Amino acid sequence: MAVIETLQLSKRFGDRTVVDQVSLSVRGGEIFGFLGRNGAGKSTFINMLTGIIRPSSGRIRMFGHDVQTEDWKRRIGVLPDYSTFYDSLSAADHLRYFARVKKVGLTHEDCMRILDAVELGEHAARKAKTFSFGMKKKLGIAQAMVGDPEILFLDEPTSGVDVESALHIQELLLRLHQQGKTIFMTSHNLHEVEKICTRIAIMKSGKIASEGSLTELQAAQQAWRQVQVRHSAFSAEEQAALRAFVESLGRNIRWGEGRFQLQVDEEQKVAALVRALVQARVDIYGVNVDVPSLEKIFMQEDGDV
Ligand SMILES: Nc1ncnc2c1ncn2[C@@H]1O[C@H](COP(=O)(O)OP(=O)(O)OP(=O)(O)O)[C@@H](O)[C@H]1O
Repeated sequence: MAVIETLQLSKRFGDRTVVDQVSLSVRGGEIFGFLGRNGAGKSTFINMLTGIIRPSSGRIRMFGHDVQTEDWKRRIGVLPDYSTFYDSLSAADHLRYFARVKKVGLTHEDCMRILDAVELGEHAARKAKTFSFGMKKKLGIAQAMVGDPEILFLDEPTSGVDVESALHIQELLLRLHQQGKTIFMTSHNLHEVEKICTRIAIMKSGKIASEGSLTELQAAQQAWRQVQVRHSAFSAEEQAALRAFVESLGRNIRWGEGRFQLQVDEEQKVAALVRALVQARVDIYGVNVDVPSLEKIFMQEDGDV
């Protein structure tokens, strides 16, 4: 079921359209990666979804209801593109204060569990003004988790944190996903998105340029895949037929001793190739298929604005 839906959602600043009639649907339990180059409109889109700014036109439905008619804010958690903290409050004070503003309960145990989840447990009593940028980012994620929300909107949850902490945050997001939470996140770290996101949308100049699972995006790109096969010798009687079959499947074929490589334009051809080799009783020692990376898809989709 779709827990987030936008219909023709637009935002204009003056005469500039920054989000342009975006219709998007996110199912419950997804980790949805929202990509796009700087200025594409990602934060503006998230800020509309989370009620930080008002849309110029279009509709937002969350949990199956128009956001105007449903008190949805208690059911979501938000890490905005920039968070502000109060110098005089400790990390734990921030969560308690935030729980009061959000009108949700927060026991001491809840507070410590959340801070531990973002590796700030031992800094619970420290004032946020003494925190590094990365620690503040983690505190922002902790705030988003207050009230155990069903959807987390996270604007660049790992930017500016060290490599180890980024891995830790990714593991946290995967754990929340396993608990059934929906996560809508932006990131410029394509490797991270490839690793944890179940679905991806690429925004370009305020519109969705492409959307789908990584496999769907790869398939849609129809890039030629480089296939390398290592195998036992072909029998004399099979040799000509096998070579002819391989040559009918793809292009740029290179034959070597016990190995060959070619480029195919769809995955089914890799399956057909393996079937033919198995039927000809050829032992396959290795098949390597290079599929287009998210980076390649992103560069292709994003292109020049
Ligand atoms: N309040 C505002 N008034 C005028 N223009 C704005 C405002 N907020 C954002 N913009 C413009 O809207 C465009 C999209 O900005 P947005 O922050 O949504 O991009 P983004 O995709 O999140 O970029 P980044 O990856 O750098 O965070 C930018 O050109 C930005 O300058």
